[in-house]
Amino acid sequence: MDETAAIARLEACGVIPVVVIEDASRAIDLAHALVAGGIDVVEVTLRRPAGLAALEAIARSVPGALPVAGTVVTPAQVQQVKDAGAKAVVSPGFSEAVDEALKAAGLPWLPGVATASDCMRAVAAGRIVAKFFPAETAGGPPALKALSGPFPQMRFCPTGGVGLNNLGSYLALPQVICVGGSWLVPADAIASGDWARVTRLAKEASEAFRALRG
Ligand SMILES: O=C(O)C(=O)C[C@H](O)[C@H](O)COP(=O)(O)O
Repeated sequence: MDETAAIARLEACGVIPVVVIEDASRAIDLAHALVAGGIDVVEVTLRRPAGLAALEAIARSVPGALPVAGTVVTPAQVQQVKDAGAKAVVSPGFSEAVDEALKAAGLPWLPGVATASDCMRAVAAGRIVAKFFPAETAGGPPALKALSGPFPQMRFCPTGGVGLNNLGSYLALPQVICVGGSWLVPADAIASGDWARVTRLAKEASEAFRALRG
């Protein structure tokens, strides 16, 4: 999948669930629960050892969900997530080494940016779609608007402190293509297999997105 197609999937999904998973055997049910609620992109973070196997399980067994690798912070992880079947990669920050590894791997990438210096490095590398992280503590929508002054070509996925209560203030900005967050995939719901709750949260989020963006 090329960069344009991957970005289009993120943009159409609108709300990207950021998954932190302790047990990879839960991954397939989790992805099905999200898809049932209208969320068909799943960002699985590498924060926990089970992350890679969870990503692989979704890539292999849930064709309706776009598998995205999150928390990719080293070049070595790039090949691992590619082998696991990731179709796109998200990082909390920007690094030239990770950028180069992703270009070599041919995978779309949303680097994390929070400052004008981060944006300068991202744009210099040809990366104009970025995760704005940590969105709320980095200044929220006013900070994003300010960054768009010098970087009007950039598009953002604000993540970090985003929830149902404030996603509208981000999605009101034209430079925002989607938002991300962990609220759709609570750790206790994953641990207890409460898939109905995950589907309900996904549905609530996708309906909120569609009400704002059509
Ligand atoms: O793990 C990563 O790669 C990150 O960059 C951080 C996560 O995307 C955010 O921590 C999610 O934020 P919350 O929705 O506020 O929980």
